[in-house]
Amino acid sequence: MNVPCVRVPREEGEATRSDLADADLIDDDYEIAVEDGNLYIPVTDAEAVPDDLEVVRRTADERETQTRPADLLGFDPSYERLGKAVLLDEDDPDRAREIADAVLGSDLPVETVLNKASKVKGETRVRDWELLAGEDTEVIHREYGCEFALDLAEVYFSPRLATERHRVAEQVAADERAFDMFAGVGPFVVPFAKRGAECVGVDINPDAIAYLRENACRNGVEDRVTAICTDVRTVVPSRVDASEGEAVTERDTKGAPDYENWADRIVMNLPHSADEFLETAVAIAGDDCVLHYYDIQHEDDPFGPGERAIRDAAEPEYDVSVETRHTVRSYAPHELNVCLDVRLERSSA
Ligand SMILES: C[S@@+](CC[C@H](N)C(=O)[O-])C[C@H]1O[C@@H](n2cnc3c(N)ncnc32)[C@H](O)[C@@H]1O
Repeated sequence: MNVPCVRVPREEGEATRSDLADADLIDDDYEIAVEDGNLYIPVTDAEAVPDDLEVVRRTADERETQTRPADLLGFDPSYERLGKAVLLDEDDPDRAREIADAVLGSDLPVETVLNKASKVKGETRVRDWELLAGEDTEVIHREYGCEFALDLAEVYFSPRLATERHRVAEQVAADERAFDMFAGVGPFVVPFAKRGAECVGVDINPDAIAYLRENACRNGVEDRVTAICTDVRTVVPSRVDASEGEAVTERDTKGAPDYENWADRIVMNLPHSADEFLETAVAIAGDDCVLHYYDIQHEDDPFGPGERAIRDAAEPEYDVSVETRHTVRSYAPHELNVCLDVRLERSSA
């Protein structure tokens, strides 16, 4: 049959497949095919495919009938896939159990089923999980040609940000110095390092830093990655007292490396409170630095508060120019998760 297919380079295949699956656009009646380094993903509605993806018409093989969870349940359950885990967000324990049983009885290649048992919380943004099937909460996840091990019960991770991380990674050049202030298990740091950048990833969660080191090794970039477990406000010891007060002066900064004026690129993925860390970001920024600032704001003015906070922290030391105002996804009713890509150039005045 001649059907519309999204064509993507093979290394982008899994992330694109997952985005299309989230949008319910994959045509399960046909096989996904690989040819000449590209993946061809059959879609149900070519018009609904995002503009940045290429759609071609192509002969596709009909799929052998596979049993999906929906076939066993009689309704289409909502879930995310992460490696060989299925992640549910069900309040009703009976319904969660029913879906878990259907997932395990289906033809999905799944070993673990987890149900969200709390919101993300605290400084480390980790949530509680109920283990409905499987041995533990550790998974191996692949996105855009990188492989990540992580334990969902110990670290923050969201597969939904894969496309956004790739958007940023594509801007990274081989000779740059990139600093991720809230690095988690390395989903920005590892692809940046794969492009040849020298990277520093900081996180306050020791488990995240252990996984970041492991993931750097898994992806063969350990020589270009420095992973530091600390409150990121301590990485510029010369500025600590002046900028951040008690929270940090209590912590031991003796002998710590000093990253003042170090970075060509900084990632700040701590929406809700990134503004509290802008003085540190400005201290880390080199003379010409791009800042990727993540924020969650009301849809009426999603970019204004972040831009004002960045200007307050960086001007007049730096000339500030916003290069991109980008909506990552909707976060809650009337709230958006956004990213500002901002260039900071040390002012000559
Ligand atoms: C939203 S997660 C982002 C993780 C990663 N960048 C990602 O995209 O998966 C924020 C991370 O910031 C870390 N964090 C929170 N406060 C911090 C601080 N003061 N210094 C360093 N890391 C911190 C948390 O432990 C968490 O891993």
